[in-house]
Amino acid sequence: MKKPNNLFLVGPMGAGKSAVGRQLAKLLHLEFVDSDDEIEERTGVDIPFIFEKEGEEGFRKREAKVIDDLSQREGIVMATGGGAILDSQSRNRLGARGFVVYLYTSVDQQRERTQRGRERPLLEKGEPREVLESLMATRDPLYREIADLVVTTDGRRVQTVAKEIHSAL
Ligand SMILES: Nc1ncnc2c1ncn2[C@@H]1O[C@H](COP(=O)(O)OP(=O)(O)OP(=O)(O)O)[C@@H](O)[C@H]1O
Ligand SMILES: O=C(O)C1=C[C@@H](O)[C@@H](O)[C@H](O)C1
Ligand SMILES: [Mg+2]
Repeated sequence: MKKPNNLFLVGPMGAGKSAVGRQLAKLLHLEFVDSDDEIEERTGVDIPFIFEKEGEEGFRKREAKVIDDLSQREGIVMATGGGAILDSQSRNRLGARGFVVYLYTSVDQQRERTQRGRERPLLEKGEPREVLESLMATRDPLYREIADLVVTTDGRRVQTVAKEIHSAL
């Protein structure tokens, strides 16, 4: 694994960054952190509330700070938010401070895995499939730009994806 022994998961909503990250941290005996959870812990409110009060721009500022802080640690598996790679500084930091894995997931699967719950404010902005398509068009090249490894998650169990990444390291 690239120094300093960190693994960062990037990819769209429903890719399984949080679910796979948790399993992978166990396999690697590393600490698991999740940038979305860290933002909620620091603010004491949930992500939809931050979007409501500060807009996406306010959320992105908080996200960039959390990514900077967490990626400076050593020996972590970090699940990032789906849009964390929009910020060029965050992309540089993730690329420089750890091994980056892109969990490629088709829009069909993203849709299936994000149907429950209302914790993803961007999906409330329009027809979810169209939103996911449009986000992927912008973001897929950015995920690929910093990825050291691309793994497809479609039709595959969380544990299978985690084991594949583990074996590839
Ligand atoms: N490979 C998979 N197979 C089946 N279900 C999955 C898989 N990966 C994730 N899931 C399920 O899909 C849902 C979304 O996964 P998860 O929250 O890990 O995605 P995420 O990439 O962290 O998304 P976000 O960017 O919104 O945080 C969860 O219910 C999770 O259990
Ligand atoms: O794709 C996105 O932009 C987001 C994904 C989630 O992980 C959260 O970070 C938030 O809902 C925004
Ligand atoms: Mg997540």
